Amino acid sequence: MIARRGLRFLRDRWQVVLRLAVWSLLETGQTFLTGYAPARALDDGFLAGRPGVGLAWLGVAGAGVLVGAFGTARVYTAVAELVEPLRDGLVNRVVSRGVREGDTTALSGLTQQTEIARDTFAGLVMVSRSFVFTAAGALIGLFSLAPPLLLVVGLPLLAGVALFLATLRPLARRQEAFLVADEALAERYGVVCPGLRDITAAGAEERVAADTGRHIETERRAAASLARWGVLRVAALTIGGELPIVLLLVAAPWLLGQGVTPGALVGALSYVTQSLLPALRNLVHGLGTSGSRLVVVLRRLLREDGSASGTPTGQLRRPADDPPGIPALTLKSVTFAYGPAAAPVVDGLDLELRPGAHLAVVGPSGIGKSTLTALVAGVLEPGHGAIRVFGYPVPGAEAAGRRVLVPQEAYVHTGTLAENLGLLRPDPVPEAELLAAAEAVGLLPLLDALGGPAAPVDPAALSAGERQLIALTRAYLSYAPLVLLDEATCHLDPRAEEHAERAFAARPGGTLVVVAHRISSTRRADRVLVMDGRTTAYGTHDELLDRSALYRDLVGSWSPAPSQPALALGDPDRVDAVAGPGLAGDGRHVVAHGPVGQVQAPGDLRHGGPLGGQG
Ligand SMILES: Nc1ncnc2c1ncn2[C@@H]1O[C@H](COP(=O)(O)OP(=O)(O)OP(=O)(O)O)[C@@H](O)[C@H]1O
Repeated sequence: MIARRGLRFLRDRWQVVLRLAVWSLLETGQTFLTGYAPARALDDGFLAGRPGVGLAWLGVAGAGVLVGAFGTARVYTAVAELVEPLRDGLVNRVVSRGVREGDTTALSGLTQQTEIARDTFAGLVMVSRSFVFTAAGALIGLFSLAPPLLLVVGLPLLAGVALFLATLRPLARRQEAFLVADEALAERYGVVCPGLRDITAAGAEERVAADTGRHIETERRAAASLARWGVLRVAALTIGGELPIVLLLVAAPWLLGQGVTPGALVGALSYVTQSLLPALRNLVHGLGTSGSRLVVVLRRLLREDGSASGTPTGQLRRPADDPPGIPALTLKSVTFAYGPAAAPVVDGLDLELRPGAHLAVVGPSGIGKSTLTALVAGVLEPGHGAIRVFGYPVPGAEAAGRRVLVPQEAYVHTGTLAENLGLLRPDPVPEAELLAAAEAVGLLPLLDALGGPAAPVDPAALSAGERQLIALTRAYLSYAPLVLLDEATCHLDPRAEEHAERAFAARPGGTLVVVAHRISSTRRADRVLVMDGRTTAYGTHDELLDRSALYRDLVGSWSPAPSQPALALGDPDRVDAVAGPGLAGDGRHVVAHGPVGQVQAPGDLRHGGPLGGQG
């Protein structure tokens, strides 16, 4: 699959490949002279008593090096023309996927993988091309000097290369198995190490040690298998590159008897030691290790992307209309913790949103609001319970196509503004629709300042707020009916934030969940979910003022009394201006897990998680 895509990639760029081949021919010429010139220098010059001729041939070899270096410099330019489109294509896919999945935190890791893919691909092109053209130059040279030399050097070289090629596929498989085992072990450490105290406290040391030991054993076995196949690679190098040296020395008397001149023998040794052995070594190390790493990285980067032509995935297509009456979002007893021994961040949460609902989520900093949106977006998976978006299970392609998450850190990539805004759509967005969305969200002034939809965007030149406006308009233009804004307006001023939020609330058929950066967001929402550690309170703004001490505190901090000068600092409207549990005074909060859209008297409230308090 990867190989086929690779061939198609090269075929589409045949002109660059041709240019690469033409410049590489100069290297072939240089290699030819590496053995041929010293042979002639000896036979026709120094050994024939004509040192001037000998020196002239050595001069020709020197000139060959200069011409070869000129060719190599051009080769680098041609390789860049091959490699950069590969990187751009991969970055495009990775960014689209990251933005689509709302998991922009993963983008840095994925971007790093595209860099690995680019560098490895460049290295592979260099070593495989160099081997082919060097081998051609050396074999032609050997034949020109004396055909029997071709026999002595060429046969082991062929055998070595054949052995190496035969090990490529099994080696790639073992390399992948090793990388997967290594990552699984690293992930395991990531879970176990921060929880060591809890593991000891719970007396789970033996179980955790046994489980971690299994991961270590899997990696050990993968490493041993990889090493065994690595031995074959060394054997290939020995047979193809080092055996010819021994054979040339052992067969020297026979070769001289066959009419091979001493100069030709020296020339043959020069071919093997100066050209063939280094080129083969680079090929074996380059293709053997980097090649399998490239396959692994490409497989990951290209996962889910239907084809190299960039066919839109399910997440980009307009989802089919859902039957009326299906809730936009359902959470049933959802529990999530960042590790087996860690305390749950979300604990037994029930929630239901009807289509068109507008929910604000508030709570102190670090209480779990982003975790909740990441769960709904399918970026995290609950330990217990179930999440459904328009009836479809999360995670899942159908659910993913019906929601879009806009995180706090907006992702904007180089390209035109229109490309950035249409990232979540399969086809270019009609300009009228794009302008209407920009106006609705509040992007129009920036769009005009940048020079319109076709203007190029430099992400580094934009402010954080401008990047957020682009990300918001992109989400607005997506087909996803459920929009999750996780403090996605935090870099906007309150008026711009209100403008954007109202646009999303009025989006036809749209359901909106806003993790509020400012408490003013709650006044615009139909319902508010107050998160407070393992308890939650839920209702309208007025109901919660009545029932939730934490909510009163949060709202109080938004409208500070003159006696609270600290709250006048910074942005007093910010929700997390009040931090930490225990601010509620009575220490108890209403736990309401009732469906949004059904106004509930306090008596109707269902109690959710095991630790749910009551109002
Ligand atoms: N990847 C992670 N691994 C372990 N713990 C995490 C991880 N991400 C978040 N947490 C912890 O989970 C808790 C909830 O974090 P979360 O980001 O969901 O809170 P939040 O309410 O959105 O905070 P804020 O308002 O500051 O953005 C915090 O204690 C945080 O430290």
